[in-house]
Amino acid sequence: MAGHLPRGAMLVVARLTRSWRPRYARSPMQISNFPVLQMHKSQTAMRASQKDFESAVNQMKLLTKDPGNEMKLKLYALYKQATEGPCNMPKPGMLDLISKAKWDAWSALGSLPKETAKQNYVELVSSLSSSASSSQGKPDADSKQPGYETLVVTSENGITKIMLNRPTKKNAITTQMYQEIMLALEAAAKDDSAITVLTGNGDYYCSGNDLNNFTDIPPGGVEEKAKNSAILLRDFVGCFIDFPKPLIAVVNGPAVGISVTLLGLFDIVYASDRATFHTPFSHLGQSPEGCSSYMFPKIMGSAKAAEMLIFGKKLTAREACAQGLVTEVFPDSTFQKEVWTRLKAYSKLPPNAMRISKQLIRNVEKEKLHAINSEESSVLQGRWLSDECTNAIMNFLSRKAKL
Ligand SMILES: CCCCC/C=C/CC(=O)SCCNC(=O)CCNC(=O)[C@H](O)C(C)(C)COP(=O)(O)OP(=O)(O)OC[C@H]1O[C@@H](n2cnc3c(N)ncnc32)[C@H](O)[C@@H]1OP(=O)(O)O
Repeated sequence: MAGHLPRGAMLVVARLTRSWRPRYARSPMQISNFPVLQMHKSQTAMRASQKDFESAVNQMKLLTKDPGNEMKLKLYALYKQATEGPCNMPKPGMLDLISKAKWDAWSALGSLPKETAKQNYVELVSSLSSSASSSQGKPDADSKQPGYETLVVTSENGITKIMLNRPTKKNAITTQMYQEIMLALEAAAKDDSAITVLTGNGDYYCSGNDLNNFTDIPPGGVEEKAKNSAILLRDFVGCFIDFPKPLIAVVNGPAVGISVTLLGLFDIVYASDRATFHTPFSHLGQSPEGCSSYMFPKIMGSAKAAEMLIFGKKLTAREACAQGLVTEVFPDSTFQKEVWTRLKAYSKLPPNAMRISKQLIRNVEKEKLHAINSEESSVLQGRWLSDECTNAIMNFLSRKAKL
């Protein structure tokens, strides 16, 4: 919660709990009686109908374990988005902290379509039921994997899904999140799943590096910070270079910075037609990473790559598809359903054959990619110490500049 909500909201969300008393004191948890809540996450994504939505809403009323304030705010926001569409309320005053926390959560969903909000709501309730039944000691193949604070990681039907889970911050990647993604990839590389998927929760896929990462300066000063960040970046991108199984990006909304550059290292990129692709490195006084200085010219030709990486041209999903960065674009209204139906079919292909084919393709230039990654990280280390970069980040943090 601490990193996800304004401080004022943190102080008062506890008050939300009062009007949301858990019923565990009154009756035992009956989640297992509700089939919709036992469905696997991808199944719910594919099938979320009005009936599923209503069942999930009813189930929330019976939930006996308090899911926590952050989860309640997420559920509130998705419910409002699903039933009323984008936030249409005037922003509450600063002192009305509870209403402000709720307003923030709802408005953070931006223009997320009602249908997607409905599906996400059903998925979220489903994930609550998974962890609830696990905590009751029941076997649960669909359980959310524990130990992640910034991600939701699930494994089912041969698919490990890693979902970036800071929707109120547009899934900006914090230092902790870089670490957790590396851990999740490491685990996914070894688990039983055939394919691995990276996606985002909320209206954004990811807004790139969390610019607040640069404000946490260690005793060794900014030079040490830049050095540590370059090591973290190199290790992080290295995990994508080395990932041994088919890796698929499900780009549910706009993507910025490192979340775009990394796409060149994925095997498939499916995008909603709401997604955009933006690498504003020059605007930020920075330079490309994620092996994009090599992969983007290779994928789209040097002129188109330069337009993105040097001049920060933002592409629509269809433009990114025409240039080969995106595999296929889907209408946002059917995005989740179509993509997960496709992925479920792919996940049934012989896993060893898929893994071997992927490695044949990747091994040709793995060494080269590692060398490019090291070079890009080292160049960025210098950039982070430049006035151009410092000023751009200060401008964002003092809210003078946005993309
Ligand atoms: C180990 C280090 C490795 C480093 C690797 C380097 C990578 C390079 C990059 O990734 S460069 C890209 C960096 N990203 C950005 O510059 C994006 C900055 N964000 C924005 O411009 C906007 O927030 C937006 C266009 C993404 C969305 O605008 P919108 O108006 O729709 O929403 P808000 O601005 O109100 O955003 C909601 C809250 O989310 C916070 N936030 C969004 N993105 C980031 C971010 N990248 N870093 C930090 N915080 C971010 C935003 O500040 C709002 O928070 P608030 O509600 O507390 O105000």
